[in-house]
Amino acid sequence: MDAKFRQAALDYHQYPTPGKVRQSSSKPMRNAHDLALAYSPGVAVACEAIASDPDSARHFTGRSNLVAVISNGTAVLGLGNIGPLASKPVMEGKAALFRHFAGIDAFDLEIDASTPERFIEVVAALEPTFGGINLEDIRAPECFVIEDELRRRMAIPVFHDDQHGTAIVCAAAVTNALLLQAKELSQVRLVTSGAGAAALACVDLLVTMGLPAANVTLTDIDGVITRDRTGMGANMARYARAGPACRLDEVIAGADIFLGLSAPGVLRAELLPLLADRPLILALANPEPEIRPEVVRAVRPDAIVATGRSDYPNQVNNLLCFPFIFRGALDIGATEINAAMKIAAVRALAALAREGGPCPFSSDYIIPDPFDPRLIGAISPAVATAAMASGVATRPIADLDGYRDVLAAIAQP
Ligand SMILES: NC(=O)C1=CN([C@@H]2O[C@H](COP(=O)(O)OP(=O)(O)OC[C@H]3O[C@@H](n4cnc5c(N)ncnc54)[C@H](OP(=O)(O)O)[C@@H]3O)[C@@H](O)[C@H]2O)C=CC1
Ligand SMILES: CC(=O)C(=O)O
Ligand SMILES: [Mg+2]
Repeated sequence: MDAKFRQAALDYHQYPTPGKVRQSSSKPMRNAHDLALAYSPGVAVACEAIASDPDSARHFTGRSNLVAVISNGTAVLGLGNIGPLASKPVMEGKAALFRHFAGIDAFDLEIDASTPERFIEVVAALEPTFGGINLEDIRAPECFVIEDELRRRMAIPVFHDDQHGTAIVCAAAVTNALLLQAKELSQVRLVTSGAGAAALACVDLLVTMGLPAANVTLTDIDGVITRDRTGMGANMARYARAGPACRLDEVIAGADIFLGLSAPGVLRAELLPLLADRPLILALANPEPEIRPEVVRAVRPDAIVATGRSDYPNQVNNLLCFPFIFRGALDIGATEINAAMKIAAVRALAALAREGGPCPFSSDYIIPDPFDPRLIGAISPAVATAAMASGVATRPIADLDGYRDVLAAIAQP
């Protein structure tokens, strides 16, 4: 990033008001009568109604359209463990994206908790406030324990975006890229750079969809994940390879898919010729990818390339998923976001790119653009329908066409 862009980013965050989100009142407060309704004595009526029927909170408060974006700042983008305060611009940003793209109210909570246990206690206590919990930028392996325990304890959707949001968008991109490349998921070989929250979830979802686990090689900062690694969780051990420790350079030959969810510049240009014909390169580290698309194009014009960034085509970023999956989940009162809902989101997202849109389906358009107004109308009803079919909807929607009309009004032009 050059100095001019860096200054523009700081100015954007600072002016005209510091930060990217603010709360506003949704009701008039013009006079004493409004105040009597909003506050004392009228507010007591709403409190009593909720005390006698907790479900009525969705009528008398903003809870059912309110999501918390929560982090402890331990794996912020690719910036590492920069702590909860420094993570705040990202979390405010995610909150703003919820509002902008899906009409969901969200605020960010950066929690200074040095242990998973403390983090879990704080978040679990927030259930009365929120309709859903979006966990963000929490490092592996703590993120797995945290999400599992919160899902167990809370009756509202708890979704670690870096795992599942990323996996959904990645799986849609892989589906479409392989279609263009005339390759089958069951036949391809995939090598990762990164074996953290995002990479493991992406691989897991692809394996659920038909990628043989035996065709996956995980690598991280210490090289290939081999069976003699100590301290591995079950979700990493599942992909650990036999054999001596080696580096990415030694296992990348013949790989059809490079899945980068790690750090800048890890995929060096001299490794590109080693990849299989027509490779798919997902260089998804933020803000700086594992390799820049222009470097790939110069060496491998047969490759399809995606990054997590907004300034290149094929933005494979969880932004394409999290606002819309929560929209669908909140609207039917889902108690969780389950596997069926995630697969429905993958299919809806992939289909949208194949239908065209601002660009024809091609190697530079394997995934829709984040500003595509069709996203909400395609993903949220698919997610809501899957939730209803899988028995996690507490408020099923009968009129899905009417629901689509409501969503169309939220979509940005
Ligand atoms: N495009 C998108 O939508 C998304 C992109 N990301 C990006 O993916 C990256 C990882 O995020 P996340 O999984 O949440 O973080 P984690 O901290 O959970 O995982 C990071 C992983 O990358 C590995 N790693 C770090 N540095 C290197 C390196 N130089 N070479 C190889 N591997 C390395 C780590 O290894 P070790 O543990 O040994 O340090 C770890 O396996 C970030 O850059 C993030 O911005 C994440 C989510 C969504
Ligand atoms: C996009 C995102 O969530 C990340 O890079 O962490
Ligand atoms: Mg993230």
